[in-house]
This record gives sequence, structure tokens and C-alpha cells, in this order.
Amino acid sequence: MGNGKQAVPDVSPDASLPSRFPAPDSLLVFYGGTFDPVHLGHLAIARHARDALGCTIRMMPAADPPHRAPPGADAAHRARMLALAIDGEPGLQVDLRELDRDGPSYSVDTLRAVRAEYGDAVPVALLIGADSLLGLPTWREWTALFGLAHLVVAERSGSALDLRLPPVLAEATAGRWVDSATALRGSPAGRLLRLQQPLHPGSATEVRHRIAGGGPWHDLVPGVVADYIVRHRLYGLNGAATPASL
Ligand SMILES: Nc1ncnc2c1ncn2[C@@H]1O[C@H](COP(=O)(O)OP(=O)(O)OP(=O)(O)O)[C@@H](O)[C@H]1O
Ligand SMILES: O=C(O)c1ccc[n+]([C@@H]2O[C@H](COP(=O)([O-])O)[C@@H](O)[C@H]2O)c1
Repeated sequence: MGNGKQAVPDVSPDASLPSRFPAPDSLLVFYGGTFDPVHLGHLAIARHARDALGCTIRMMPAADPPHRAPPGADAAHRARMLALAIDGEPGLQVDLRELDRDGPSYSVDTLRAVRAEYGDAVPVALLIGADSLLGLPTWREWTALFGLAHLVVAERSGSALDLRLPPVLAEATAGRWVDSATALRGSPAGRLLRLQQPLHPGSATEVRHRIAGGGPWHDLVPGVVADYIVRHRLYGLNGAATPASL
């Protein structure tokens, strides 16, 4: 797909926080994803992380997500749906930094840019699902990620974290697991926290398949996102062109 530079949606990067959130810079949390489209599982995790960590969650759509087929919707549509889904919600923001870059949206590049912007001392975390953690050894320069950010891992059905991790991952993560957000704030990077939220079955693949197949899908995404999909006839809805990733 393209790099998403064109038609970047108009989303406010700086929604104000209510006072129950601590100083926004005490822990920077980035939740990257393809969000193709954003679904109720994404939102459940973002909200739980916000409440458990006590900080803003910056939801960051990938322009060109690595290691997967091109998304069904382009970056501008995916970012717009994300912005609609969290519009006005305290403690959730859209972060468009990956849409400003050419090439695959490698997390190591994103985190280096974050460090260049905020410095080396501020605690930074990447929020990922358990399936992403299990795939981490395939990511670009994956061991460098521990020097750049903490990882907050959301449990996901089908990707058990309580079973033995693959040896290379077990070795890389040994001694890094902590059990509180306070521990994340105690250092800039390199720790892992398991987010023990209720499991949510949401999956963007399921949403896309149901739309293309004519099955029920509206209740898998926020209403404003369902309206957007219908308005723009995304994901093969009603005979629109079938995206490659379905
Ligand atoms: N229901 C869920 N529970 C836990 N983590 C999730 C859930 N849905 C998505 N995630 C995590 O959110 C991040 C972004 O997910 P992504 O946008 O790829 O959604 P997805 O539903 O996994 O999409 P797809 O089905 O297209 O692969 C990933 O780290 C993924 O593991
Ligand atoms: O950096 C990598 O090599 C890499 C490989 C796979 C996924 N990621 C990032 O992980 C996040 C979730 O990816 P995805 O494909 O599950 O939406 C998203 O921010 C991706 O850019 C990053």
C-alpha cells in the first residue's frame, strides 16, 4: 500500500486529560496496530491499559504494517475510523507519526524517533497483544526494542502467555517481567508487564471476513465505525472491490 502521506485525516493529537490521570509524560504508552478496522477488542484493551497504567494510550495506526498482507483499507481510512472510535474519550489519542514515514512501519524506527523527540530518560511503553509478543522474534532488530521501550502485553485467547515461551523469547524476556505500572515508571525501558484484562474475542480478520461474506458484523465495531464502513463501502461491502487481505 502507499505510505499514507496523502489525505491524512484531521485528528487532534492533544485531547486534554481529566485530572485523575497523572502527568502525561510520566509514562508514554504507544499502542500500534493495523486497525483494519479498529474493533471493540482494540478499544477494550486500550481502555483497560489506560485505567491500569493511569496514563494516556496513544493509538498509532501503521502506514505500512510489516509482516502481513496489505491492509484492506488504506492508512487514511484506518486512521479516520480510529479517530471516530475514540473521539472525545478521555485518555485515548490517535498518534499519526507512522503515517509521516515512507516504507514499512517498523517499531524499532518508530521508537527511535520517539526517543529522539522525548529523550532517553522518559519511560516509554509499547502496548501489544499476546500474539504480537509471541511473534516478536520476527520483528526487525527485535532485541533492540528492549533498550527503547517497555512492553505491556495484553492477554489474547489463542495466544497463551502462561505456557512456556519459545526459548529465544524466554531468554530475552527473563528477569524483565514486573507486576505494576509503578515498576514501569521506575526505568525508561526494558521491562514487561502483563495486562490481565478480561479476554476479548475481537479480531479485525473476523470483521473483514464477515463484511465480505455478508454475515453479521455491525456489533463487532463501534457504531461510528460501522457507519463509516457502510458510507465508504469498505472491505468488499455490497460488492465493492475485494481487498487483497481478505
Ligand atoms: N482481541 C484482542 N485481544 C488482545 N490483543 C488484541 C486483540 N485484538 C488486537 N490485539 C492486539 O492489538 C494490536 C493491533 O492489532 P491489529 O490491528 O493487528 O488487530 P487484529 O484484530 O489482530 O487484526 P488482524 O485480524 O487483521 O490481524 C496487536 O498487538 C494485537 O495483538
Ligand atoms: O517492527 C516490526 O518488525 C514489526 C513487525 C510486526 C508488527 N509490528 C508492529 O506491531 C503492531 C501490531 O501489528 P499488527 O500487524 O498486528 O497490526 C504494529 O504497530 C506493527 O507496526 C512491528
